Amino acid sequence: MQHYVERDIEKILLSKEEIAIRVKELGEQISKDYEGKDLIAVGILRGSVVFFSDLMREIKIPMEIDFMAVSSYGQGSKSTGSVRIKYDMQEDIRGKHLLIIEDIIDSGWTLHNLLEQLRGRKPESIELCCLLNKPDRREVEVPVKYIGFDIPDEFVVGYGLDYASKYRNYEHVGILKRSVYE
Ligand SMILES: O=P(O)(O)OC[C@H]1O[C@H](OP(=O)(O)OP(=O)(O)O)[C@H](O)[C@@H]1O
Ligand SMILES: Nc1nc2[nH]cnc2c(=O)[nH]1
Repeated sequence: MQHYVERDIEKILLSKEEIAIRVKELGEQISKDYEGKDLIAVGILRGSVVFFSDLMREIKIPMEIDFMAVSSYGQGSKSTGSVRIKYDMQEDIRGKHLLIIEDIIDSGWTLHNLLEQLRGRKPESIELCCLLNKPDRREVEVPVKYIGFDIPDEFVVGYGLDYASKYRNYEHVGILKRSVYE
């Protein structure tokens, strides 16, 4: 039988109220940094959608938005792979200031490989913005300019992040009960 997502959550790691405060701060910082510049924010589907929709409304300068969907080759050992673009952005980014929006950075391989590809499209600049960062999991350095929260090496869901394609709609960021996996 279906039930409410709260029942599967062991612990709230970041409440929606804490997230909202931090997202507002990030929006203010980005607005200052890009004032007078031609900004395009590109969200990486699907995990970033909730963060993206909140963050874009905290950015107070005129800007464009677009989306991409990517997947890393070789789960588990992504180091040899590159990213496959499953859905590409529609806008031309040549000469624009590109800000990539992600939900989480884990090993770093997805963004490392994506950055390499996007540099070839000759944007004026590229910066990265992620809601969650797991520094303990990093396998490759990625230059992330805007980070919402550094979090421990726990598997989290909610606010866009999934487990088995579900729980993206949970309003906080939480840790799942073990019984859900077993
Ligand atoms: O730093 P990495 O180890 O490369 O991992 C981070 C990537 O993994 C997640 O995407 P996922 O493939 O789960 O897709 P989703 O956004 O559709 O959930 C996340 O959104 C990043 O894109
Ligand atoms: N949903 C989810 N995806 C991830 N990808 C890397 N780490 C995580 C995590 O903690 N949760």
